Amino acid sequence: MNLKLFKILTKKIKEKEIISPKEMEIIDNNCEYLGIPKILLMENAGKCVSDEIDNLRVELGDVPIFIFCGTGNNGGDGFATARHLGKCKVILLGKEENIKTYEARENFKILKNLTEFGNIEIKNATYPNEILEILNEIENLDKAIVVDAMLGTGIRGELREPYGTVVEKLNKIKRKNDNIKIISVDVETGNLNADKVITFHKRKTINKLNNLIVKPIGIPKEAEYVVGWGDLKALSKRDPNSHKGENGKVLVIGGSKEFFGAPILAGLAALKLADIVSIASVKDVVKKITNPELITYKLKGDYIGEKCIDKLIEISKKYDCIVLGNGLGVNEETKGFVNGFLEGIDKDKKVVIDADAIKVIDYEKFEFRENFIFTPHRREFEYMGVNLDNLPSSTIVLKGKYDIIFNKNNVKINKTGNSGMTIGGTGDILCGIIGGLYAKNEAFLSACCGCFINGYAGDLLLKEKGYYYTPMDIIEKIPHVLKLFG
Ligand SMILES: NC(=O)C1=CN([C@@H]2O[C@H](COP(=O)(O)OP(=O)(O)OC[C@H]3O[C@@H](n4cnc5c(N)ncnc54)[C@H](O)[C@@H]3O)[C@@H](O)[C@H]2O)[C@H](O)CC1
Ligand SMILES: [K+]
Repeated sequence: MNLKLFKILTKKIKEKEIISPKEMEIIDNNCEYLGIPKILLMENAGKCVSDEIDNLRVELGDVPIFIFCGTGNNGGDGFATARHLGKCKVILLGKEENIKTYEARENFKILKNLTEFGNIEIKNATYPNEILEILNEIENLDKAIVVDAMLGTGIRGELREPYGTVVEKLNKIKRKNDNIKIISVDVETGNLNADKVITFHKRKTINKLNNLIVKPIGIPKEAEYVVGWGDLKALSKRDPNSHKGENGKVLVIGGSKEFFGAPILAGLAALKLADIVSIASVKDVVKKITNPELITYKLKGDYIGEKCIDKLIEISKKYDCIVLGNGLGVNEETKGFVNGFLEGIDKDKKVVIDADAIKVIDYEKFEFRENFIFTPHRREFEYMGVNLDNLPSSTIVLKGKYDIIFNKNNVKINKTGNSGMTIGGTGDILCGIIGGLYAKNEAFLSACCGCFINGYAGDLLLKEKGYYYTPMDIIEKIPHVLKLFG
């Protein structure tokens, strides 16, 4: 069922044609998760750029080529381009030891092995006079091709030196002589007035130029759809100088006289990610909560009913994210509470809605808010009656062998996890993980990463213990998964 739904959704949800640098980074890293090494993508990128330059040389003739390279992977693309071109001058705008990544370093090393044969020349231009000497050389030429492999999707903020000087000077040279052709790799560096940009895989939101060529470099569609460690690497990082409460505050509202374990599992899972986690539940549940890290709110009665709405809406104001439904019970009391609470809660409050809460919502008149995340299993999903021709703004996680995570603009599939996770409680743990992430991240990313972390924890346990691990084992594994990929 889930794979069938996934295929339907990939047809219904329009594929993004323009993506942000952050989305590209997730795709890049998920390529690696799928077994495609970045250096392969860099090789293909270099080949694309050198092919484009060969076309340009047909028009311009055999003119000198200068490749300005930064210390990141954009520079790495420049090194690969140089090797494919065979004859050019590579200007590294920084020290070799500052080349940031393995892929770029490897390509630089190969270039160095070629320099003694005279076709490839490398200049380390770190100081202004070295850079100006090269720029003056270009300025005195009638024709030349300049490749901008300085900065790509890794650019942050205002252009720092020496890139500012290089861009300013190249623009000046370009204004004086249009036979100096400038080709930008992936993204124009700053406000460089490039003649053409060759961008990889998809146009980026930061591309300015219209004269842009999009080149495939071997990234499969699956890298856009499969949840991998690329999603985890995109999660907000914990600020080392942060204070208690700044890394997420989560309130779990659940439990009843029948079910006490569900909200506690959700709370303990959330506690691995957020730094303040509370549980609001009836007295039978609260008295079973012995973990001193979990703050509790004791509610009257055997079930959380309408009489608790105002109090819990008020308490919710102190939390970044609410996890609602675990062990609530399904009856008129909880039905009245859930519908009244979701209607009355602040419009922008982040809520993860699970299990019994899903079962008691009156969907006829329900508003699927963007800041709601639903985590149904198959039967609950069917009960929700989601209209696939009018997808909701809310994010929905359809759990299963393959988790399908979607909303009206996105769809992804998570394949971590195993049949050992059919034990009771894993759904509550998933909610807690998603709630803990959602406190500090946006909905779709939190839902994707929650599924990945929950399943990957189960996969680690399968290797260690076989199928006979417990929900508490999964909770204890959460930090290991984050440490592996976070
Ligand atoms: N997306 C793909 O499939 C592929 C992309 N490739 C290329 O990789 C770059 C992105 O590389 P990355 O290392 O993330 O960043 P950059 O090279 O763009 O720059 C990082 C480098 O620059 C410094 N820096 C950042 N901001 C500034 C600034 N404002 N001023 C000065 N310096 C800055 C930062 O400190 C880093 O050192 C992508 O564009 C593609 O070209 C892969 O090679 C192929 C696959
Ligand atoms: K560039």
